[in-house]
Amino acid sequence: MDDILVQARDLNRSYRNGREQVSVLRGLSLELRRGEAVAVVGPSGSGKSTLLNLLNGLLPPDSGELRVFGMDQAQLGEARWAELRRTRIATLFQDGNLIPTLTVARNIAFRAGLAGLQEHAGQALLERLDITATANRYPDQLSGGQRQRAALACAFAMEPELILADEPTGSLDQATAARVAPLFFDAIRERALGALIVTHNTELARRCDRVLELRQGALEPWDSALSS
Ligand SMILES: Nc1ncnc2c1ncn2[C@@H]1O[C@H](COP(=O)(O)OP(=O)(O)OP(=O)(O)O)[C@@H](O)[C@H]1O
Repeated sequence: MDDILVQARDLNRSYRNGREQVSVLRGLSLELRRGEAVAVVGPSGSGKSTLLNLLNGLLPPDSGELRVFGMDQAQLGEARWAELRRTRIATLFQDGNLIPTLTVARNIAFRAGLAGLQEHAGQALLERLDITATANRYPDQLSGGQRQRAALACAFAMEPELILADEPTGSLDQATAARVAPLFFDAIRERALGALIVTHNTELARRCDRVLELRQGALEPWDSALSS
């Protein structure tokens, strides 16, 4: 089995804003392996969400080479990307991405079902994340922190190989974040997942194997001395 989950070389991506062309990613390169957690830091507007959306196939690069699970993105059609997002790539957005008309338990079962899993560890995940009491509640009946933990449970229930997370502990208070973060990293290590975690939380970033900074459209090793 190939160890490299993501291989990006010289990726470029820009947006057209009216008559202006805004160049966001400029020659970005990245390699992410199984069992590795990589944090990406960078100021607002530096292109972190754009990068996540390139890696889960929601946006195509303008140029450059991107391989996910060894497959060239240029050869992957919409349907294949959708299948990867259902079965192998979990994306955790800041706002949780739970289905509002399903309870937490049903959200988890639904996500596991989409991934083709008959059985899932939903109840155990709820216990580990300390949100068993929310199982029969709808997303709008949860606090921001509970919603974020429920979204994490959904992501793990689909047993992905790659997790792309945008501030996975952003809605949690410090104490809860400190409790949830180890669960996140345990799951990554136990299951040898690859994780790319966009975060402003330096504690979370420091727990990762590597921290990269998105600066002027490319990733560079993060110099924490400059940021503290
Ligand atoms: N659909 C779009 N059309 C035009 N410009 C866009 C679009 N999406 C993003 N941009 C611009 O691209 C740049 C990068 O945006 P992106 O959302 O990737 O940054 P970010 O680092 O995730 O920011 P934040 O930390 O604030 O979420 C910004 O200048 C943004 O205004």
